[in-house]
Amino acid sequence: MPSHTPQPALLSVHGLGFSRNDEAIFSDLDFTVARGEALLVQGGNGVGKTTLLRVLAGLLPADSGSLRMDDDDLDHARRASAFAYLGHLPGHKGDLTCSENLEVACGLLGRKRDRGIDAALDHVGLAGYDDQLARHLSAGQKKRLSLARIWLSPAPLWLLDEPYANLDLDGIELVNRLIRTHLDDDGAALVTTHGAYAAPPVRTRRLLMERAA
Ligand SMILES: Nc1ncnc2c1ncn2[C@@H]1O[C@H](COP(=O)(O)OP(=O)(O)OP(=O)(O)O)[C@@H](O)[C@H]1O
Repeated sequence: MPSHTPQPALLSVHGLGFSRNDEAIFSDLDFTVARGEALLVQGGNGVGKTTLLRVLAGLLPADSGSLRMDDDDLDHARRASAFAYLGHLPGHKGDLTCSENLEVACGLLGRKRDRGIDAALDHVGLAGYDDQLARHLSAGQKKRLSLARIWLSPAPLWLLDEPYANLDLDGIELVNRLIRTHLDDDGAALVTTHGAYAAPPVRTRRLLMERAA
């Protein structure tokens, strides 16, 4: 275990619960994530990892619980600037080019200082694809375009749902590099994984989810 100075939590989650059709997907979930740290959200198929990230991102309403960021209440309005969410679906407009998609995302969500769209495409291995329509990208290239959006985001906490899916070995190393740089830059990440394959080689803790009783 590497030694490190404990940091105050970037995100504190207390008593979080979510149900569907009166059936609990998870309940009474407590955890924290500190700056410079990745929390690996693990568990088998269907335990609620994606649901948890969608609740945190504000895409689904929690039944109960509270979220605090840097010890302040995290209301709905603040979430858009607090979290950068990478879901299973790429979330691009297929009829826009790669550059246009990133411009729209930056227009909506802001852009990290000193980062530009060409540099983002270059960073994720999509240099030269700026004028390519998003719908003409391969599955792995779509994931890379989503990663470019995350890299451009000014949000301190990345919510990454199965970020390694559809990526080749170079892409897996890219995800690890992006996470490592983000953590070095005082950011944090929640990363869902089945635990069967890649995990970022950074300071990590685990949140093991199990099917609600
Ligand atoms: N839109 C939906 N409507 C109804 N039930 C859903 C919906 N989405 C997910 N579920 C159910 O909620 C539960 C949690 O799903 P979730 O996608 O969060 O699991 P997961 O841990 O991410 O799974 P996986 O590892 O397979 O991606 C599952 O039982 C799933 O069937």
